[in-house]
Amino acid sequence: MTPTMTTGALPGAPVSMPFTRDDVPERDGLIRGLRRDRQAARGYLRLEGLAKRFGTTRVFEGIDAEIARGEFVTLLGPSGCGKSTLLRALAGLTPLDRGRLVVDGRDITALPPQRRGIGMVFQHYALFPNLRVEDNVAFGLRMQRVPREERQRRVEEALRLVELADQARKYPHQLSGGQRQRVALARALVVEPHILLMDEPLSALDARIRRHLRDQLRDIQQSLGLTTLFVTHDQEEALLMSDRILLMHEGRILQQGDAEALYTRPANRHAAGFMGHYNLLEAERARPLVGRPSAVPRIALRPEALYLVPDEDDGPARGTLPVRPGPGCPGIIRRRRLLGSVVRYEVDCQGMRLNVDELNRSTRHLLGEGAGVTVHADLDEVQELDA
Ligand SMILES: Nc1ncnc2c1ncn2[C@@H]1O[C@H](COP(=O)(O)OP(=O)(O)OP(=O)(O)O)[C@@H](O)[C@H]1O
Repeated sequence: MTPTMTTGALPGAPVSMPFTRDDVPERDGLIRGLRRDRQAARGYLRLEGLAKRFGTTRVFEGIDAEIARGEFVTLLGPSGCGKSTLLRALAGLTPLDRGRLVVDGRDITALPPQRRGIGMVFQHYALFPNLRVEDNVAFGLRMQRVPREERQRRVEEALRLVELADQARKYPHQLSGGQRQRVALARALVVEPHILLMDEPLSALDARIRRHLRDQLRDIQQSLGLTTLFVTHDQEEALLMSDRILLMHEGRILQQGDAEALYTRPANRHAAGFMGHYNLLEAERARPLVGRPSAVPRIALRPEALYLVPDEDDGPARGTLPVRPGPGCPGIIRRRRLLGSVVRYEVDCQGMRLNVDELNRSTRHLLGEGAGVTVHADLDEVQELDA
């Protein structure tokens, strides 16, 4: 048997790219072969000094990262920061200007896409409309002339994995968006890639399906122990799914770390501006809130690290102040937004416009627009940011 990979290449034009056993390390069967030692070395996939320009436009530069075998890593960043181009370069669909790509100690920079052992899933499924689900999934195996019986067995296994075994005879137009994306995933997995790349695979789906598929994707990835690089501009998706996040900004990696590090310890104001709804404040102006001068020009405070004490508080207790509260800054509520379980208040506070999040525990607790409050910061949560 010769393993292959299928990449959807460009949306609407799926291609299959056979690779040979000589090109990639050994494997043995879809699930067993993909289940990897979670403790394996960090540098299973190494990105070394990657750079890319289109004409005079720098897309990315100085990209260095190491990804462990079995790790789920997300490239997160705003539109246009270079995520998709970087992913396509890893797949071999876009040439790099500089840098080296290493998989399991082996330089793959010069290998054509079909010899990299990389599978790819795109935002727009890129299925063949005239082929049944099972034939879409079988396409890559057919290209590498996998015998019929084995092909059938592997297609069934891949479809079972994405819970579409009962839809095998349907055509793509008879499926929902979420089901189509699961076909695309089965098609990428059936050829047993060493690395799975996914470019915004959930963003074309509606919110409910997106949440469901998000969990399912993560379960499958974990059950296979499949090294995965996932692209999104949705921070919630990144925080929920990833072992580690690479935060990109204007073609560079701004910060890398797990969800907690990215969310609670942003490296600079760009990172704070992209993660959560941080209050980014000039340190001097924020003195009434934090009660001390700062050595750096800016501070960042998460909305949930601010506490409100209403001027007229005759309701039930609103919860306790943090262990180390700031001195308290008088303010007025200008806006109140219900975000489901959370209430976000916008508070005018001595020239600052602060976002303050409270848990929506009881409607009796809700404060009205125009109410006077004192805002206390949790001093243990103040992030000082360099310029
Ligand atoms: N083929 C191309 N030719 C010229 N410029 C390109 C090409 N592809 C991408 N770019 C430019 O490279 C930059 C990065 O694009 P890329 O699609 O990688 O960003 P992204 O972070 O994935 O954004 P999005 O989330 O909107 O897809 C953009 O400025 C884009 O206009």
